[in-house]
Amino acid sequence: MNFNSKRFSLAAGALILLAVLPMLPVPPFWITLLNNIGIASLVAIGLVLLTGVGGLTSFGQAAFCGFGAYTTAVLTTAYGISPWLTLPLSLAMGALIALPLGLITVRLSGHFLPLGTLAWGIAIYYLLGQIDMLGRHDGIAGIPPLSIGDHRFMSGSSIYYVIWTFVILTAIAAQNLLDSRVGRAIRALRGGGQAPEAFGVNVVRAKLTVFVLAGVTAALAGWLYAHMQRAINPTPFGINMGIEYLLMAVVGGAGYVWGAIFGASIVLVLKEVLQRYLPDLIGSTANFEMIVFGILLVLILQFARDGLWAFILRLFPLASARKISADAPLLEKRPTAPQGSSLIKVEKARKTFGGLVAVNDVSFEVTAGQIVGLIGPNGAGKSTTFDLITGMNSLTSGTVSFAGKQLSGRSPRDIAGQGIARTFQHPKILPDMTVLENVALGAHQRGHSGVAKSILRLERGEEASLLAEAATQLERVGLGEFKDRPAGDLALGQIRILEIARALALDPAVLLLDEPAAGLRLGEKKELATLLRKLRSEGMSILLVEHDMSFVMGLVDHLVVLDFGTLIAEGSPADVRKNPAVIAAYLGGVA
Ligand SMILES: Nc1ncnc2c1ncn2[C@@H]1O[C@H](COP(=O)(O)OP(=O)(O)OP(=O)(O)O)[C@@H](O)[C@H]1O
Repeated sequence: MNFNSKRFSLAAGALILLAVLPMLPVPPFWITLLNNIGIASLVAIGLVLLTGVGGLTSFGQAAFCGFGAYTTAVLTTAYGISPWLTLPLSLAMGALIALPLGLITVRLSGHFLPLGTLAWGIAIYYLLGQIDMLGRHDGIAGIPPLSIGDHRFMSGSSIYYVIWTFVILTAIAAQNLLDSRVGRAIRALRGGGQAPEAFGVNVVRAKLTVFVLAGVTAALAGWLYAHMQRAINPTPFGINMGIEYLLMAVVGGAGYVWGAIFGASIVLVLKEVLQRYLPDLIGSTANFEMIVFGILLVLILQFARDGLWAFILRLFPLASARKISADAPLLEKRPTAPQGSSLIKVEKARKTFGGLVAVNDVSFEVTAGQIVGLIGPNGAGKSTTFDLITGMNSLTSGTVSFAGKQLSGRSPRDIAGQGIARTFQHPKILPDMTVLENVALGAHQRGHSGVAKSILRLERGEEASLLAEAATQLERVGLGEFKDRPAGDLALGQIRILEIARALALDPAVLLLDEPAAGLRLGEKKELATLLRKLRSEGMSILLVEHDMSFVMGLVDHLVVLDFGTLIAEGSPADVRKNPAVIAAYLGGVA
């Protein structure tokens, strides 16, 4: 385990307290509250994955509790099916509804996504209240309690153990998931945009995965709620509860699984206290706790964005570094292209934006073992050409091929899979993840384990290989000593190198570097040039866009010069330096 001893003793203490609590002379009211906290924690854990980690805000999770609760309520009361048999069915119902809803919702961007979840959160609540079979607004009563043999979990203190067993198992499962290849892909969603696709992550699939998982944990909460209350109606599955669940995840710390339990505890205890004392204090029985919650949410977003769990973690910092297994099996490598063979071939590539011709029938080639520089003044079309090669932009006409295979029309993820890895002009790292994890993300496509294996920790062998590969690439670029640091701690020069290591983790045939020297100091530029030469000597082919002429001239084998979208010269740096068109257009006094 990754815990240091302080954290371990804290966790063990909390677990023992949780286990003995119902045996102590605690008022039943507190046990009921703890049961409610447990059930809410399950929804909040799903929201931590969805919102905190994946960056997809949902107000509609209470509706999924409703699907879980109503599924078991109908099946147990109308058809007499055992609650244990309805458990997988309730979870499947959560997944089944999350899938199409997710397919529509996760494609929404910006504020449309939370608005979308708000819309279905409200719609589903009203729908539940209109269906005769579900008892309309009166709901369904007479739901049987859970039982094992002759023992029926009727009392609050007996179902307490069932609820908290599920909570702890779900939290461990979520933690396992986050600490895996699939978890890294989900965490990469926060980076936003197409960047994760460029290092091989299927963004839509990662979003759907986390959406379905959040739906399933909420359905589990609903199933437990139905058998605890033994009567349900639509009220607890409405939008008010949806907002409250989101508040729990945010208060606890949207990115922390155990923070979900902490957040659920704080919100529900506070709600209880407010409901009890607020009416006496202000002389009215209206729902003023919602106002207090609103203020609390604003304060937390303002002053403690990482939530309150982050404060607790700071009191018990982790000391351990990530262990890299020396005997982890090596990942499969792609065969190296023969020196001098054609890799990237751009033929009559054209890109227009309205009336503007950004890339004007440009043709050039990158052959194996070369460093090719793509240069030109501002607005010459360099980045657009880069995007045409990597699939970030589509060609208006012309073709791009890689080792004889057409790339036109393929997705950035597919193109990465062919062996073309890229870095970005504005680095796209995940600052909260360690340097090692950022690099391991680059090896995403070289692993295959899915959600189930990750949750059950059956992918440890593959994970060890992925991390060992990331560590090897970090050593290769000279960042080995930083592997356990948060990537956000690195200086710009190191971040650019980190992006190169992440690209190398894909085991690429060609590296595409977008202005790798931009913003670097002279010493850093020299180190970068040394690294790129070393990579070339190891057989790596590189295409780079660069502004810094002295950096490019001393480094590349071949130069391609663009001006106003048109190729005006190409050849060796010495030839290009003498070319009058280039001198006029770009190099000027530098040449
Ligand atoms: N998405 C877009 N929509 C409209 N015009 C665009 C778009 N992307 C680029 N352009 C235009 O295409 C031309 C080429 O831009 P591009 O970014 O490829 O040039 P560049 O050589 O990379 O410049 P820089 O060195 O400043 O990054 C510019 O005139 C730019 O304004």
